[in-house]
Amino acid sequence: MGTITDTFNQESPDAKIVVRDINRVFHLKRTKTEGAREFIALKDINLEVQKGEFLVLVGPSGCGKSTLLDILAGLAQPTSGAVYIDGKQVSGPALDRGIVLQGYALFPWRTVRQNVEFGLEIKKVAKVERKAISDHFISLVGLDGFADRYPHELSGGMKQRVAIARALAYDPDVLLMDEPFAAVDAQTRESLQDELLRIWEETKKTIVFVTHSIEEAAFLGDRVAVLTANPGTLREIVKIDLPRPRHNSDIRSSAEFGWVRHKIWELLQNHQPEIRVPADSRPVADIISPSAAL
Ligand SMILES: Nc1ncnc2c1ncn2[C@@H]1O[C@H](COP(=O)(O)OP(=O)(O)OP(=O)(O)O)[C@@H](O)[C@H]1O
Repeated sequence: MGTITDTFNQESPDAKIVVRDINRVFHLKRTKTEGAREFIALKDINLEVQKGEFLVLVGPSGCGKSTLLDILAGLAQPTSGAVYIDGKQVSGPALDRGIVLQGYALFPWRTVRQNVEFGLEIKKVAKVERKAISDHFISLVGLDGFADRYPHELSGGMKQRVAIARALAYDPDVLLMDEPFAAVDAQTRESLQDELLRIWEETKKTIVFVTHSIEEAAFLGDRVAVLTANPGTLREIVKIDLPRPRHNSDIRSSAEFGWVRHKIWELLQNHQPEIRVPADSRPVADIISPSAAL
């Protein structure tokens, strides 16, 4: 019997997700000024995500981050190439993958608890067990006392916590997150990032996280995959060697963090990264303008 490695050239035996030669082409309709044409949204994407790894995807608007995440989720099919999770080709959505999207996507007619229990109902978990599980995850995301509230009675940050609890509750191995914190204010965003890292350390999920924010990518990721647009290609994967645990630390203000952020920023500027020693001795974090966060 052939091994997984034989089948699709998996490089690492610990890979949870293997993305092989993914291309995604959209067929654009004819307009008044242009004939029908093809648009290459993703070109030759190859990637492996290790078990328990936190991988972040960054790139300019339109580079295909959401398209790639949808393919990982099984919500969209690649034009060519394939995704394998635990050696099995992804052919559609499944409960081994939890998805958290921007804009919460909660069911407005369900309470917090009913939202969190949704996947468990699909799995036909018994009511008593469902309650124990939802209690655990509602508490894990810091929403004790809010189980009976409806989404419209919650703040944006709280809704996002419910979405995370809902995705975690049915115990997927992989969590796919598409700009989950984009709609909340800066302070809430930092506390949700802290919360997510704490939960990740506790649950050991494999996470693929899409963001526009260099700061967020550097803070969260074990590695950051930088994509470029037109066509969407994988430019480079940056390994983030910042120490963990990072949550509830002041790592964001360290010089090392500034260097990491700068490196990702340079890659996004579409020229080769180079480590420049600043003329003065201030930490790079103090020199880079805030606009480095896209
Ligand atoms: N159904 C579609 N038909 C045609 N083109 C599409 C379709 N869906 C996406 N695209 C194009 O594919 C490219 C990638 O889109 P995608 O949403 O994946 O980018 P993104 O990196 O997530 O962007 P953003 O950061 O702005 O959310 C874009 O240029 C988009 O216009």
